[in-house]
Amino acid sequence: MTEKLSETARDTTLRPLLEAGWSLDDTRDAMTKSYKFSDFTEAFGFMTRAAIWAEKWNHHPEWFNVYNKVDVTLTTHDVGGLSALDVKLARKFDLLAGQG
Ligand SMILES: C[C@H](O)[C@H](O)[C@H]1CNC2=NC(N)=NC(=O)C2=N1
Repeated sequence: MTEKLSETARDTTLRPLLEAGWSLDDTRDAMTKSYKFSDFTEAFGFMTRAAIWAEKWNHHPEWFNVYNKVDVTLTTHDVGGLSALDVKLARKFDLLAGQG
């Protein structure tokens, strides 16, 4: 069963992501990042690759795309906050975006 990140886990696992451009949402226990690609095709290609991993891991982003930008929000709805699944998916998304 997925659980919310513990305080210790938050300190250790979120810090590198925050340093890599992720931000904690100030309205709920979630994290966000805006990716900017060279054009729409690159942005949508990222979303396609990311969607495959989200489906594989049964953990899905909340995201918005306009032209070459993709805004991503990650949180675990089942636990009402950030879990290890969000950390795992964030790391994967950064790799897929060429930021890993
Ligand atoms: C039933 C299914 O396992 C759940 O709805 C999964 C699907 N994808 C999910 N994605 C996210 N972000 N949070 C969840 O709690 C979640 N739960």
